[in-house]
Amino acid sequence: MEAMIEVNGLRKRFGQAVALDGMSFTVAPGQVTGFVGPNGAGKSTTMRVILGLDSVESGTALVGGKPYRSLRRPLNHVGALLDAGALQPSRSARNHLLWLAHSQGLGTRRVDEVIRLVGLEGAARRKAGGFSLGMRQRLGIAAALLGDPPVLMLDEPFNGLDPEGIVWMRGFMGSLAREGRAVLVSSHLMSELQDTAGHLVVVGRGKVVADTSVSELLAAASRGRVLLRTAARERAMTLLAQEGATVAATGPDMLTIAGLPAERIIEILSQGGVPFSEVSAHRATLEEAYMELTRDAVEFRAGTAERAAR
Ligand SMILES: Nc1ncnc2c1ncn2[C@@H]1O[C@H](COP(=O)(O)OP(=O)(O)OP(=O)(O)O)[C@@H](O)[C@H]1O
Repeated sequence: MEAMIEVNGLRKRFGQAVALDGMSFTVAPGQVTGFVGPNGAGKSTTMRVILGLDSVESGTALVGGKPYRSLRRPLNHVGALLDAGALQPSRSARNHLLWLAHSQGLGTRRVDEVIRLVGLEGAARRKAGGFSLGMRQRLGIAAALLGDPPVLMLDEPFNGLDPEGIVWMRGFMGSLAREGRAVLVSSHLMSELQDTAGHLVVVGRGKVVADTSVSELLAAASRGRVLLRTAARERAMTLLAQEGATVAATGPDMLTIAGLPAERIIEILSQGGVPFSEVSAHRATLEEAYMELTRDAVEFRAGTAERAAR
């Protein structure tokens, strides 16, 4: 599969602070790629570099095989939502889009099309300054779609959305990917990308920590763990730990068990007379998989903070 975004060895400093420290990854068409990491990990800076808005000390960033600045009609190649607040408040949403479209030689018909696509028909003639953050995000996506580009980059598009908005955004990103587009979406909350991202580029401190398909990550995080529902949590924990299992209490009547197969767990509990109402294979959430993946980095950070506080 041809990569639509190729980032290779980006390095950038802001004064003494290292923002990018050898950032390298590719983004494939036809799926949503989550770009995830804590605040300050370098996600926005990477996106700005891809769009030619920030310079780098070394490394390259290509869109469809070319540097952004060499693209003749950039809106036809890549659409981006970087800062949903960046609009002229007194202009109507439709006029904002018309202004952008005309500056790139695009027609009025496309403006009305993208307004419909993002569901802003009812609000298109209202001043964008009065829009909620959710409506601004939709307007930003409409702008990104103007040139019908094969590549989309959305920086924190879930920010400030209500649950309904989050569901809409997930579905919309999925439909853009199914049309064959490469969709790169940054977020610092892994849970937002559940059921949406097919691939993940996890970053920390300016470089890639993990580059993996979501299905592989979830399978690795779920592997071999068993979920047990029991009203006798403490007794079950003691018995299973004695048999060598690693047991974690994950709810008032729930345990997550590693190190023993389900059949053996049932045997041990039955022999010990411990009642239970459910035994099933554990399916990790994206959030859990992410926590596991970044646990070492977090421990290291906590240690550093402690040392700094002394
Ligand atoms: N214009 C700037 N001037 C100085 N430092 C900057 C600037 N932009 C980014 N940085 C620094 O570069 C690092 C990477 O920031 P960046 O915004 O790319 O991270 P991020 O992963 O997008 O984080 P967030 O989720 O908070 O947006 C941070 O340490 C940040 O403080």
